[in-house]
Amino acid sequence: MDIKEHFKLQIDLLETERKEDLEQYKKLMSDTSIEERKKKGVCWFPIKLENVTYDSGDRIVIKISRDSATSQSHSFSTGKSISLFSQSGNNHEAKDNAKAVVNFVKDNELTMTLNQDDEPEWLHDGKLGVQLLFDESSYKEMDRALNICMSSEDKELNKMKKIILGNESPSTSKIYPFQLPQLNDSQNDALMHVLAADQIGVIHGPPGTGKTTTLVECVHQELKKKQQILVCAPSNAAVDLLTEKLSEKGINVVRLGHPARVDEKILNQTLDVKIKKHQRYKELKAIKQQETLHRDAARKFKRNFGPDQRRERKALYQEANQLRKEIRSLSEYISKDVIDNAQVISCTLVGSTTPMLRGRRFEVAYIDEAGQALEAACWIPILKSNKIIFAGDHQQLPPTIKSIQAAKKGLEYTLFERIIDHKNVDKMLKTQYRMHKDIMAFSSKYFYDNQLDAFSTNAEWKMFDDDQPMEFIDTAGTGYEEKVNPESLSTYNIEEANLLILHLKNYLIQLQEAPNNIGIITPYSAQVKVLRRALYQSDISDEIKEVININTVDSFQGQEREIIYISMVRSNPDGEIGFLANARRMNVAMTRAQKKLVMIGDSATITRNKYYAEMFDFVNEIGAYRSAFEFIY
Ligand SMILES: Nc1ncnc2c1ncn2[C@@H]1O[C@H](COP(=O)(O)OP(=O)(O)OP(=O)(O)O)[C@@H](O)[C@H]1O
Repeated sequence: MDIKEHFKLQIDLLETERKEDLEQYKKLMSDTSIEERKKKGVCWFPIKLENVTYDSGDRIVIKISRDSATSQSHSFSTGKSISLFSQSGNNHEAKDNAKAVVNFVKDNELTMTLNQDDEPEWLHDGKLGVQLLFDESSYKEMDRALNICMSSEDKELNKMKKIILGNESPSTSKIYPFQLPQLNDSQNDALMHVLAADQIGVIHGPPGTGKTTTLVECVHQELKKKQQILVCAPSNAAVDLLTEKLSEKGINVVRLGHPARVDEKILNQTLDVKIKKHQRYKELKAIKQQETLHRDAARKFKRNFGPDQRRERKALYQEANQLRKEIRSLSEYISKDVIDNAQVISCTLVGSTTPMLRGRRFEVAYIDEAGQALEAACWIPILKSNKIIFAGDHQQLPPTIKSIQAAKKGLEYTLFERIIDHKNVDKMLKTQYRMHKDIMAFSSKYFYDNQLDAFSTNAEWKMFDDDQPMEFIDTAGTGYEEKVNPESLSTYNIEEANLLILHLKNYLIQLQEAPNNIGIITPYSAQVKVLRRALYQSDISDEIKEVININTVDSFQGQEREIIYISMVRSNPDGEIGFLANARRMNVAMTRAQKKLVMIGDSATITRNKYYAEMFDFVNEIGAYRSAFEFIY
């Protein structure tokens, strides 16, 4: 492979993606009224200012809330860039706005950190709102990393590029082999592979095979020889999970960036909280108090005042600004000290560009959920590290890509998959701890070369003795037809949804104990709504309704439920299955189930696709086929 050409193509594909992403954002935002933006979930207005505080890094933290009665679903989430705006008096949104990053969103409350040092003057004037911004900075950072890779002549980096892109084989060092009793054979194998690797290693973790468990043990063992390890993942949620597991193992982890979980466990690992526990924090606090006194005194001046007061106010502000400089320098010292002493630094891939890690080099970095990471984002931590361990599964969800054109030209092909395709560094975990063996079997056959085994505890577990752990309910011939929502262009199938709820109701009657949790998964957002309505209108008890989640596949990644229903929706004479054709998505959906999996779909429509045709044969082989007619007449 021509390495320069490779990076050139990556830069082009990323730019195509950025443009498409921006285009879709503009469509969502421009020429739309606030009311329309609210409906689309990209704006909250009006909002109430709950409080304004400073975090330990002296950044302004603002908590707002919106009226729960008007709350609609929205796209605000941790780490997203937003704009806080005011529409009071003569102000207008375009002028009076401040950029911020979302810290947490919980129900109808949102906490954000402002990107500017001073409180906006209009902050207390009312008529406030927040709206989503386009995330240009991630693209910039990814583009920067690709450009460095393309043009750098650094020897070490050139070697790494050749190995990762398949032009050169990686090397390994001899290690004294050992087994950890808490790991199974394939997990121990993966551990040895990681410890022996000089440049790259791969932990391939099919669903429920203990990828996180293995990764944590690998980090723990590597820390016996290495001082500091960088652990990254594409999403905040994945970084938080790892942070939690690593710290449970007694490892000193510092989580950089915006933690997604409000959980104490993870908050204690954040840089902010670690700073508060630092020995020089008291000193920092004292300067902060002084600064607040000056600032408060300056703020006490009324709106109309003369030149003397103006001067006095200015002096107070200057003093406060001087103190804030001291705060900043002491904060920087404390942050650096906390980071220097951490065994593991955890952050998102793009988050590893933080100035706090500038100039820092790691002996080893881990990239978890690498099957979902854009190649460009992976190069960011690679540029900081001598050795890289990728963990993930390229047979589950791919990265989210907006431009179909860029995806087709290769943006969807992840580094993880590319390395696995070299076939010389892949270690796959093979014992799964989640599913009944029948639920696992098709996934194992189709995606993992029949190599998965179910662990003894879960291999035979069922909701009740005579239950059939997997069922496929075929709606072929029933006349149930898919429909398209003209606004969202999403597909739905009302009769299929009703049949699903009917089946669930009958199934619940057979259970002796109420299930702990149930998931209903469908690839289409319009069908999510239809199913929610059907469940709401059904006479299933409120207690059971409480433990049922209905959503699209993506929101179930990494999760599990005792019972999973899948509504496949597509039913048309042309065998059009659109989105459903993505077998990796269906693999994720089917492997969320622990004890019971019920799939409902139209075999006549879906089996024109190879994946579903094979699944259909499998369903027949294990006696899991049922016709919808058994339930409706
Ligand atoms: N060697 C082991 N022995 C017993 N239980 C294990 C072992 N490894 C993992 N498990 C259990 O299997 C379950 C799944 O483990 P883990 O969360 O590490 O899996 P994962 O592969 O990261 O899952 P996912 O499919 O969500 O990616 C957990 O309950 C874990 O305790």
